[in-house]
Amino acid sequence: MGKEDCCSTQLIDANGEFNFKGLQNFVSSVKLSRCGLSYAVVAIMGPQSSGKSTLLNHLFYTNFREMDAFRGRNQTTKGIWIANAVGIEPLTIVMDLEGTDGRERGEDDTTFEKQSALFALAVADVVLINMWCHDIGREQAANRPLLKTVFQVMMRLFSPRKTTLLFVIRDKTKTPLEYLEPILREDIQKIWDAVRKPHAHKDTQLSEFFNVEVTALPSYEEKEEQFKDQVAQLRQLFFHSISPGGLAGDRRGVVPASGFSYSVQQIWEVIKENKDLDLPAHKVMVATVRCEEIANEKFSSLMINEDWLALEHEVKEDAVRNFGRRLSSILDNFLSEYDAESVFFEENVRSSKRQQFMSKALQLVHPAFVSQLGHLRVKSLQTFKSQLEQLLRRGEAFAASVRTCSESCITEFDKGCSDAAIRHANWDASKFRDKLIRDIEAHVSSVRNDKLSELKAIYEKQITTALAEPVQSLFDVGGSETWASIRKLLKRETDVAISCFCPALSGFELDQDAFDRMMQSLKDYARSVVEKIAREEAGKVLMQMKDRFNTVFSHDSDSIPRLWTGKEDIKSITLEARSESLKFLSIVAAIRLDEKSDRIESILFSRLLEGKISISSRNSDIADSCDPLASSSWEEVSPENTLLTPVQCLSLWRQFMAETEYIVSQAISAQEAYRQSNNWLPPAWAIVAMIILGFNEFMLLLRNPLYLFMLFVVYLFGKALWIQMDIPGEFRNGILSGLISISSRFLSTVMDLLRRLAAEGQGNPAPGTSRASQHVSSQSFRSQVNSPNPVSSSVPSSYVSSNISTENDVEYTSR
Ligand SMILES: Nc1nc2c(ncn2[C@@H]2O[C@H](COP(=O)(O)OP(=O)(O)OP(=O)(O)O)[C@@H](O)[C@H]2O)c(=O)[nH]1
Repeated sequence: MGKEDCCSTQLIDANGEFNFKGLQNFVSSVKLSRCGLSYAVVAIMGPQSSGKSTLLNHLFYTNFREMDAFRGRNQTTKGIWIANAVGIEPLTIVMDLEGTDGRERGEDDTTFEKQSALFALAVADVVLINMWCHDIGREQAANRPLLKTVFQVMMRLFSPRKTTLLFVIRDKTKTPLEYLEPILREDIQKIWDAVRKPHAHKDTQLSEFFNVEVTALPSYEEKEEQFKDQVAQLRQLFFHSISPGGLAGDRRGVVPASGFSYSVQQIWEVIKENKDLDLPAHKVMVATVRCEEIANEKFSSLMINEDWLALEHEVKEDAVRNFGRRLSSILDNFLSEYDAESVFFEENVRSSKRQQFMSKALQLVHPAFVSQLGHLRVKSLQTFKSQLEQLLRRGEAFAASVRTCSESCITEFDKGCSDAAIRHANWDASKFRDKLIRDIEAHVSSVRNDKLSELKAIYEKQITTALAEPVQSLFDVGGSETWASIRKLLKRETDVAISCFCPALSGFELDQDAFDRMMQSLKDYARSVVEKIAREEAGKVLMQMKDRFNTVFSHDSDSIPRLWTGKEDIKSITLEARSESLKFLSIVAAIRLDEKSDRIESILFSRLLEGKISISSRNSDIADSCDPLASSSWEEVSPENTLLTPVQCLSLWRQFMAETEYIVSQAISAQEAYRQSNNWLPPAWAIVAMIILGFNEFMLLLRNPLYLFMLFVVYLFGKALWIQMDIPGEFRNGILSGLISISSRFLSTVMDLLRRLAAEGQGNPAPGTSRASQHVSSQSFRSQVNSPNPVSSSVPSSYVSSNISTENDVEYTSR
């Protein structure tokens, strides 16, 4: 590799300005950051124009500016320059310092000289001290102030390592080095002894700070070839200089190559501020900064890493298989990179920055973990729901199915959590697990309620079917044992339903309280069915009472419609019918599902039927505070069991009486009419007179067979007319109406009879004629009872007489 391959960079200019950008360019051009600790720094200092740049260029094939000898001995190197040593392994950075004792700065301005000397000692592994051979042993030698400066500033460095001071004696004479070196070392020792030391280093030997090496070179100007030969030999010392025993063999305190730029910049800043330079502390500081930079770089890279972005995208959509393994792999890669780049920095610093990086990285990826667990939780819940549904559809017991499904789903969720976990963090999945359990419990509760409701509905339907019609029919029968029968029926059907409901509930494994509540609710439902029917019956009590009245009043004991012939005792029949109606009223006045006795029936009978209160009672009677019917509650019946209050019963009874009064009147009228219709025969004295006066005619008929025959024919004809015209029926409604009706029908009947006789004579039967029925049947009463205005119905007006209120009825209807 030729000298032209390398160019130098001014690191610090004559004014002390640090060229950080130039340094970074230099560092990146020589790829210093890859070197770790495998690099060396060599600096040279010495008097101005002492051939330093010339030596470096020959030694390291660098390209530092050299003075042109033909233009005079002016200062050429200003500030500090750096270049890469060409062809030397490991990478060696060469620093060319501004010459000391230069007239350009003036004799009194040694500030930069001291600063640059301190800088060189702090940064370089090997410091070449260029000196003229003729200065050795001289009191006024040019290098004495330089050495003094070096030793003084060395006290301000708390360096843990020894720096190699390589004294290069220029323009050596014929005096062999063996003679020159002791003299030089003696000079150096004298200078060391003369330097003022801090108390801590009062007795410290020079060798504790420096490895002192000495070499001598012939004059470059006079013996160039020899110079070059010996420089070439000297160059060999810089190959593998960092190996133990090499010129830069002491690697303690070396800043890793990636921190070199920052380190030297900071060192110069500290030197410029004239502060003490604590290299170990500086090294920690550099490590801190660099490790943080590395960590930040890695974090930035992680944020845009393709694998991570893909994983993050996938987990937003759905649960990702091998989530933990993939995420761990990504993090491991970045941690490895961090470790590789920070390996040469302080252990404590880099592990602390590693933790910081890890913490930030975990914060970045944690939402993905949360998302993964969220998906797992939702999936587990869905699986639980579908599995539970399947088991229940198969008819498995509810509680056992819940146990089976929840165990399998939670196990599956736990497996998913462990799959999502990464070894870099101990993330807690318990919140998600708890939430899953809560969701499962909520779902179980909801399904259980639904299933229990379904089950209950089945048994409620069964109870309704078993109770509704029988209870209804018991009310229809309506006797003194009605409520006792209903209670018996209710108990029996409730027990049947409970006996089936109980085993059906066992599959739910309810706690005792819930189980009892379910049982009680079914029993309550059964009661409610009965109560509902009772309320319905109470709602239509008036109609039922009238029906009962009509049934009893219009039918005899054999349930045959009554014919009011005048022999019936309307008073007792009415009383009986009203008793039946009142009995029904007392039955539906209250719900009696609990076996408590009450006096409703006796109150109603005593107050309404036995005349202690009349339906036309005056207000003063109702206002009587002792009257049990002048109350809105029954004494022994609770309000919830009361269907009809006493006042309501009284009102209903009045209405009932008013609406059934007409039926009784009708019956009385019919009876009267029947009596009158049976009086059509002439009186007995008339019949006797007729027999006495017509005795001769009667005997004539008996003696003459022809007359007898004719009489027989007349009898037959009369009998036929009697039957055909239903003469008794016509007269049942009265004589006058009977005569009118018979006379109007007589002609047509005679004609009909003659036609029929003619037809029979010819063998053709005559068309039949309907038999007229004129009696007032009990059915006509029934229709009138339920008619809103029975008076205006089809009943003949002759039956309706307001004056027919006979003493039969007066006793019940008005007082
Ligand atoms: N006598 C003598 N002169 C030399 C030697 N090497 C170089 N020179 C000459 O010394 C002069 C200065 O050389 P530089 O290499 O520029 O010296 P320098 O120390 O780098 O100078 P500054 O950077 O200005 O301090 C040049 O003219 C060189 O030719 C040597 O070994 N002996």
